[in-house]
Amino acid sequence: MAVKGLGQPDQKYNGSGLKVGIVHARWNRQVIDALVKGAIDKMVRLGVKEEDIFVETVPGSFELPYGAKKLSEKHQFDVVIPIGVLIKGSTMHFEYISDATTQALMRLQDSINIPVIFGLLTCLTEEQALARAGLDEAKSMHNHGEDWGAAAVEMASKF
Ligand SMILES: Nc1c(NC[C@H](O)[C@H](O)[C@H](O)CO)[nH]c(=O)[nH]c1=O
Ligand SMILES: CC(=O)[C@@H](O)COP(=O)(O)O
Repeated sequence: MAVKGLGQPDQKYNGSGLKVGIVHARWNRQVIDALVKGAIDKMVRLGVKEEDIFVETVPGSFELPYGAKKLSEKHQFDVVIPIGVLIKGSTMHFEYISDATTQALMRLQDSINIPVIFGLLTCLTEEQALARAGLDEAKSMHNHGEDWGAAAVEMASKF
């Protein structure tokens, strides 16, 4: 049995009536699209209505904190899921964006006072990114977007 993973929630949460914002980057689009779909499908299975899920895009992951902030100021979301895929290149670009974006998303929860789900993959290779979106040939891992959808419904319902 796998040790890693979300684990069973304390109860089955019902997402009906929740309003969810998804803001996703457009870099590494193939992986992003699968993650966004995974998150939406999971939330719909947990009762969230598709019309209550609002999706917006930003250019890259660095833009996620500002995009999520502005969007959540415009709409009455119960939870927001920023989704981005950072893949290490040959410079320090990856390290700076990974750290800055993570810190900003963490702080964002305090300023907008709704849960912000951490939908950011920080991968050293393309293969790692594909696997975490359930897209590698071996299907070695599940689509992490599903975890983010489940976390969103739980966090928005529980608190
Ligand atoms: N290299 C990746 C980026 N880089 C772009 C930045 O996030 C940003 O959009 C740009 O510097 C303009 O401010 N973004 C990703 O989401 N993923 C990457 O792998
Ligand atoms: C978007 C950039 O600035 C780019 O040159 C970063 O390069 P790398 O992804 O190889 O680190």
